[in-house]
Amino acid sequence: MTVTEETAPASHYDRIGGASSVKAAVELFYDKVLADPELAGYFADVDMAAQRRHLALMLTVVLGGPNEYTGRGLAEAHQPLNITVEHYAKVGEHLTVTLTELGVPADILADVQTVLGQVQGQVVAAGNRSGV
Ligand code: HEM
Repeated sequence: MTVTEETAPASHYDRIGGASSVKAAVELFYDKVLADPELAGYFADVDMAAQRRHLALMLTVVLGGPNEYTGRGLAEAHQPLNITVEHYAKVGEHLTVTLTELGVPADILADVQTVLGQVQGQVVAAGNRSGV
């Protein structure tokens, strides 16, 4: 073991159990999103296997795991979709509920919620941001 491994605090990614836990979270999350009649339509023409893979890689980076994300930036992927603030909030809620159900510790959940607040402007369509 190196000095770094002995002294560096464990990342959120390691604390929740690494790749298999992220994968489980993404599965459960998209099950909820696709079961939500207000949101399912956005994903009607989307290759969900690739989608799950991309979100898993992105969530890994957010949680301090290895960066292997090669997809588009958030703004590039979402601006054409005309996403509303309300739908953004619903997706955020599904993610929060998913992580809570899986027993993710409160401090990690709080950090994920901070990131959700930070990236909202990239995901919600520019014309839908009034009042935010
Ligand atoms: C923090 C919030 C979000 C994150 C981190 C996120 C993450 C991602 C990622 C990583 C991709 C793949 C990009 C690529 O393939 O290059 C993606 C695509 C997509 N996202 Fe999100 N997303 C978020 C919010 C939302 C919301 C609120 C909606 C809809 C209400 C949504 C709908 C979609 C759809 C439909 C695609 C596929 C677009 C396409 O294939 O053209 N996302 N998202």
